[in-house]
Amino acid sequence: MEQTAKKNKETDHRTAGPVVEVRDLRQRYGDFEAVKGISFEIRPGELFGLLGTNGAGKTTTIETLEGFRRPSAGTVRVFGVDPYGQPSRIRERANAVLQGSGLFDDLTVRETLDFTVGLASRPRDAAELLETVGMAHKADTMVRQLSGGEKRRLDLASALVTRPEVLYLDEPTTGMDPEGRRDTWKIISDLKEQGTAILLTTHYLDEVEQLADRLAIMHRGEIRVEGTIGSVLAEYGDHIGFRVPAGVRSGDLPTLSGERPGLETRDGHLHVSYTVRGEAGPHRAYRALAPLVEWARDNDLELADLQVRGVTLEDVFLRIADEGDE
Ligand SMILES: Nc1ncnc2c1ncn2[C@@H]1O[C@H](COP(=O)(O)OP(=O)(O)OP(=O)(O)O)[C@@H](O)[C@H]1O
Repeated sequence: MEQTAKKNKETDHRTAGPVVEVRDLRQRYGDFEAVKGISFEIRPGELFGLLGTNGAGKTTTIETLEGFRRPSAGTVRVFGVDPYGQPSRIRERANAVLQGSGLFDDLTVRETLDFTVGLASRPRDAAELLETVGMAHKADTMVRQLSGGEKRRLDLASALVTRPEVLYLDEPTTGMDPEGRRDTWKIISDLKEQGTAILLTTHYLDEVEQLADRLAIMHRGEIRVEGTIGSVLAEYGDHIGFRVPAGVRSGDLPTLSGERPGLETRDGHLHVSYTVRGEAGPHRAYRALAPLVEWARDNDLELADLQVRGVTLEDVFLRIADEGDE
């Protein structure tokens, strides 16, 4: 019963209109265009993962959403408000954990949160927040004595003080140990469940696989691919490969799921490789394999070095990074 109510609540969030809207955003630094016309939106309770190569324009995008930069072109709206033009209207509703914390070295952890609490109109309880991010035992430690991962936890706690409905997380788990990352993922999942719209940038692909409802991969200022993880993987395709048996000509090779084979010579042998597209799922490549096995059996051929591999987010990322300026 409680589960159903929770599920309904999540569905309610997602069907609400977007709270973050980015349309054809361009951002220049002098003559250099760092962001080249990107668009996306985020709804309440949704986590949008923004991935990208170094220098792709992710931080520039977040800083624009935060209202630190005026768009060179295009529009950015948060709750329908221009964050650069009217920052005070959304200051408490949209918050960020940015790279390079704005923490004061000479305050203790508790003093840091108390300071932020003092500025908020409807603050969360500081002690409870420290508990949430697993930093209660460090309450009296000076910020300058914290490790990198502990600073990230305190950054996150500070960002949550104003009960933001939109949260920008720029590499929030960098420097955290595996347990710290898991704890942070749990906090982020709970925030999503409560209806917070989240933009997450990270270089950890497993983080996106764990948390993101939708993702985009940026390269050199452009979004090269966007969608749910399932749709992105479906677009890129799984791999089936084997060594071409002696006496078989390329024209004799079968099509698999409508795909023609690619050929390459490796270690002195001709290898064939298929990219299987269509609906993603753990069995996609294996479904495509059945006619291949039948073909080999009918022709009494051995499929030496047979490889069947599902595409991963890392494959997609690397392929985009290799695309260069295409
Ligand atoms: N203040 C600035 N002046 C000039 N160029 C800048 C400035 N800030 C960023 N850039 C350039 O803009 C591009 C985008 O930078 P940005 O920091 O947005 O990338 P990113 O995707 O966050 O990268 P990373 O993953 O390495 O953190 C980079 O080529 C960077 O060198």
